[in-house]
Amino acid sequence: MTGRFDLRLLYSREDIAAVVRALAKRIAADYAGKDLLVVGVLKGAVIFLADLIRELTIPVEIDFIGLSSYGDGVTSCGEVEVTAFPAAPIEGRHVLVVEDIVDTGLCLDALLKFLAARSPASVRVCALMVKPARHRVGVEIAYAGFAIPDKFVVGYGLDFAQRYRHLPQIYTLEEAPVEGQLASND
Ligand SMILES: O=P(O)(O)OC[C@H]1O[C@H](OP(=O)(O)OP(=O)(O)O)[C@H](O)[C@@H]1O
Ligand code: HPA
Ligand SMILES: [Mg+2]
Repeated sequence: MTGRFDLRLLYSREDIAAVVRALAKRIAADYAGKDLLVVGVLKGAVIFLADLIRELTIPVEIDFIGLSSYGDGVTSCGEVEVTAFPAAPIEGRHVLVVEDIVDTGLCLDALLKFLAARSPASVRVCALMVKPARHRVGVEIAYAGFAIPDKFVVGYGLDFAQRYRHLPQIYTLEEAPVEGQLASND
């Protein structure tokens, strides 16, 4: 990335709301009558989780785990750090992991290992976005929202160097043309 970039709208509020509603409907049907612990991955998944649980028609407990691998960049450093541990007991519970995005899959892979070591009754993943072209490890995502192209996205919880999380819509981060450089079709 050069120093300058533009934001281009990828998903509007309406697009997001429709996908969140559809995911919630499937989750509520699958977990009806079960004790469900929803674990959101900090910080990016906070906005998605807040919207998702309000569309669920079943009671759930929520908790969070802090994971970080991107720092201020657009590529995963490959080393996943646990920055905050969930307080809720995991053993014997049905756990639904809520992620904003599965990119390389490295964060999720580490998280699934963390959870498996705590003997849950079951673990499934709900991700608002997946980037299939960039997956480096195989992870099963039971509830996937948008399959997106290989672009860095921001907004609706997702950041670039901690910026843009507050935006209500989702944008791709596009490199701005360098001043004085002609576009290729000029
Ligand atoms: O599939 P991966 O390549 O592992 O990337 C996905 C993870 O990266 C982002 O977290 P980040 O490390 O940026 O932390 P943040 O949520 O606090 O921004 C995102 O929120 C996912 O948790
Ligand atoms: O495209 C992305 N945007 C923001 N954070 C991310 N973490 C992994 N991929 C992304
Ligand atoms: Mg981030």
